Amino acid sequence: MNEPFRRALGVIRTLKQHGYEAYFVGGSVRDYLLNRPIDDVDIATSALPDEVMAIFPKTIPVGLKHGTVVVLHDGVPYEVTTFRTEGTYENYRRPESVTFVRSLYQDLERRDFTMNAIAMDDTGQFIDPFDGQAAINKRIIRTVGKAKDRFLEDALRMMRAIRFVSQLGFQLEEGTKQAVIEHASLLTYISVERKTVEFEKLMAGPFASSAFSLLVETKLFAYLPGLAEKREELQQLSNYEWSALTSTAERWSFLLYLLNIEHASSFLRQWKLSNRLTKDVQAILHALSIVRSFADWTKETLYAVGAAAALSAEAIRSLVNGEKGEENVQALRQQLDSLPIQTRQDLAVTGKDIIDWYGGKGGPWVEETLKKLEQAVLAGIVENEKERMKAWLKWNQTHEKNC
Ligand SMILES: Nc1ccn([C@@H]2O[C@H](COP(=O)(O)OP(=O)(O)OP(=O)(O)O)[C@@H](O)[C@H]2O)c(=O)n1
Ligand SMILES: [Mg+2]
Repeated sequence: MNEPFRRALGVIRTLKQHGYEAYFVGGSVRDYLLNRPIDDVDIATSALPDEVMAIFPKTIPVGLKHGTVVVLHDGVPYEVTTFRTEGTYENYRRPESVTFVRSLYQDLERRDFTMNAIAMDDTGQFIDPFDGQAAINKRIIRTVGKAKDRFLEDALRMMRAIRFVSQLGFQLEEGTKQAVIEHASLLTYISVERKTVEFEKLMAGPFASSAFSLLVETKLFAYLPGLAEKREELQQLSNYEWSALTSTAERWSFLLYLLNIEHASSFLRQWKLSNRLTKDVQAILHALSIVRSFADWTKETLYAVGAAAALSAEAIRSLVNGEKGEENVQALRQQLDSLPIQTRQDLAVTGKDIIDWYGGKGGPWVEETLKKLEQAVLAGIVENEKERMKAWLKWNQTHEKNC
């Protein structure tokens, strides 16, 4: 057992001392068996939420309807969820309420994939009634029980299957894959927000190219915002090494670029991305529209699009052109570092300085003067130093008048 589990042992042991069963479950146990880094350690217990809250001094009732209580233990929050089945399903979504049960088996039985249905007790023993460990060893993703039933319960699981392919490089077991093909249209019932979470994880996985092939093969793509008409282009996505991209904004930008999405903002709105992310993607797409080759970067274009957008655009441009992205990005970083200023904030003179120098009221002339200074500093005509810029402006004005 490794550190994240050991730190949480107190929670499991306390529950057991009070006569309840408690186990580690879900993604953390799977990732532990895979030697992957573990982020959240989830705990399942036979204790009801009220009972959990009565035992621990510090709890937060985050999802009582689903049986989840957060227990703070040594300053770390743990989700402790009562064994449950998901009872009746409406519209192929996870239900509003759940049925609590007292057996671990029933809890594991309602989970999506066998690799996610393994429990581990406080001694490090695995309880694995659906052969999840064998699936992990064979590197296959297989539903617990009938795939159809699991997908009717929660259609998002079909996307989860493919995002796990992207993250783990596993194969979809044939029956599971056939069931995705048959039930792809159920994805219609799933909220955009949940699809977006899965899609972003899918794009970020080291095996994203296989995942894109599967999205096309299973026709799941047809039920994703703005992608229904993009079959051919999506197939192309599987030819690229997505791991060359390093941020969510970069990945969305690459997607939009390769899919030839004309109206970026309405496409991104359909996916309900945050304003921040949308702006970042638009900045990268704008930068991409300026450069066709590395030679296109000039001091002026770099300054105009900004460092972050330029570096992302270069990573994408290199990937599309089959060039060595890391080298190009590194070279561009050096080019950026050698700029006298990278943003307006770097300019040693502010609008206020200009008003102080010339007196009078603010107005468009202040912005014009700042622009003039920016260009001169960028071009290396004047140093980014207050007094020098002041002198240069003065000289420039008399010179202009004399002309
Ligand atoms: N639609 C879903 C979502 C989750 N689960 C179960 O709940 C666990 C925890 O869910 P979640 O944290 O969403 O997924 P993880 O498998 O932990 O994956 P990740 O590492 O991305 O968190 C899963 O392992 C699985 O057992 C499920 O059966 N059906
Ligand atoms: Mg998880």
